[in-house]
Amino acid sequence: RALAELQKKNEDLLEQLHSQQQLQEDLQTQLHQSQRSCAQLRTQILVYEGEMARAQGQLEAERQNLEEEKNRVIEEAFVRAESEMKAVHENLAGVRLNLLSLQPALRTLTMDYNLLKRQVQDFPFMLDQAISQAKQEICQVISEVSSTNQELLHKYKREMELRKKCHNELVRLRGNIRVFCRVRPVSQEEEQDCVDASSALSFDSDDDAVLYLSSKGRVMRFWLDKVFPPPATQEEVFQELQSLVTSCIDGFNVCIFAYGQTGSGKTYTMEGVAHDPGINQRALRLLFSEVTEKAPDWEFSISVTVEIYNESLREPAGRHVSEKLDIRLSPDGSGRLYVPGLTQVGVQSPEKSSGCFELGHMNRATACTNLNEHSSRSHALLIVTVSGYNTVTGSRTQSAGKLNLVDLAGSERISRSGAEGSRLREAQCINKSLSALGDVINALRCRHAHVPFRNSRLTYLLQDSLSGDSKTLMMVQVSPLPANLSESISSLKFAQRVRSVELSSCSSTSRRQDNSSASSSPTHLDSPPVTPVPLPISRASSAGSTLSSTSRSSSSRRRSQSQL
Ligand SMILES: Nc1ncnc2c1ncn2[C@@H]1O[C@H](COP(=O)(O)OP(=O)(O)OP(=O)(O)O)[C@@H](O)[C@H]1O
Repeated sequence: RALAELQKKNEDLLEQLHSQQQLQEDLQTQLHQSQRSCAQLRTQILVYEGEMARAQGQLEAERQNLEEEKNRVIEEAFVRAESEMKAVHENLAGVRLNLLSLQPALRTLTMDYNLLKRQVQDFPFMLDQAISQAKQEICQVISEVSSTNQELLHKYKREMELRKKCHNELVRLRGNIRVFCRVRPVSQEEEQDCVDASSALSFDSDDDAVLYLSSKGRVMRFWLDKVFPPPATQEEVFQELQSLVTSCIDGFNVCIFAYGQTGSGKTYTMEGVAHDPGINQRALRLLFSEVTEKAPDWEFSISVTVEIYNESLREPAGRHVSEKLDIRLSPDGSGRLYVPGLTQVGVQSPEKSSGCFELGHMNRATACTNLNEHSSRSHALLIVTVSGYNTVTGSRTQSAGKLNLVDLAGSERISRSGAEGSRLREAQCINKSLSALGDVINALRCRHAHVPFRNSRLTYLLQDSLSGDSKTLMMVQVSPLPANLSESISSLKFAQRVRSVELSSCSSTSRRQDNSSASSSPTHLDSPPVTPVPLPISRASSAGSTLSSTSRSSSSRRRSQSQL
């Protein structure tokens, strides 16, 4: 046991020795590792030390460079500072020199300043003196200007009167009623239908107031105030009558009416077409431009179209087209006629009036007759009133000028128009008012004491423009076709009779008589015409006899015109 125990102890010791050996080996391995690490560290330290030495060398070189740079910059700055210092010294010397030279200028300025100061102190007094002197001079000039102004105003008024007188005299010499004739061109369709369409009419190249008509081998000569051949433009036509239009600015009553058979071009002349307007629009434009140009303070108003249809008045621009309108004497005692209830539409520019034209045109009663596809079966009236106030003279036009622009219905015989039934009645009414117009013209021409203005609404409404100082222009429209020759002859004969009428005080007397009775019985208009003379006017007066009388009056008129 003891041996076993010893053996056991020996084994334990051996085991311990073994483990001690194992441990020693481990420690040795660790030692080796540590030694290796140490060797590595030492190598690194050596590397670092080498790098440190290299960096130190670089730093040293850098420091030396910087030191050299610093010294160089300091030297440069020193040199620059020295040169700048030198320049400053030079400047200073210059400034000192300037200062020395400025001192006398400063002394002068101080003296000037003192002088100005004294002047400023004296200025209010001098200003007062100058103002009072200027006031005196201005007052003197104003009084001189105002006396010159008065004189000019006086002269201006006199000139205005003179101009008006001259204009009236001119119109009087030309005749208060002037008659123009316009021959419309042959249309393409008519040219195809009729080869020698225009051969029935001819013109005098030396005299624009003569028209020749050849019928059945006979040549008839008609004298008028002006004849427009087919090529005449709307502008040319308007140029001839624009002085008449402008005279309504002076307060005159002017009437321009187109007369002639259906399809002879009345509507074309008065209304025109969209791209080439007729007298109506051109007259409005002219009035607007005249009024605007002459004085901006002219007040003007433009009334609506009135249509006479079947001898009743209608207002195409109004809403109640079917409503009948009456004609009354104006209650202001001016002797003017007016239509109660008729809307006076104030128009500020010609463009604004175009709507009125269109409405009136649309409402105008037209229907197809045998003669003209777009025949108008009513008379169309456009009434324009212009009243002016002159701020320079403070005067107002004595009365508002009235311009009646009338497109009469066709004047052909009823039998030719092929009208039946209601159309026939309409045609009869149209003829009634046209025949009443013929009566009025006849009475004026023969200077009858009584002029039957009230025989139709048309003549009643035109009464203002067909009497007294009024100016009337009849545009007789003629068709160039041989088929319409007899109607053309009738129209031209009527035109010649109209041309021989003179609107005089006699007729204005009769107008006054007519008006006075009208005021007592305004309903008289509804009675039938007293002497319904159907148009065209009787052929009793031959073309030859008319020729001699009119040519005489025409030549004497021309002499008077040239004298004027
Ligand atoms: N000077 C002209 N130049 C060109 N065409 C014209 C001229 N005159 C008339 N016309 C043409 O002739 C035709 C008939 O003219 P317009 O309707 O004016 O006749 P009107 O006399 O007014 O007829 P109505 O009495 O039936 O109304 C229209 O087509 C119109 O354009």
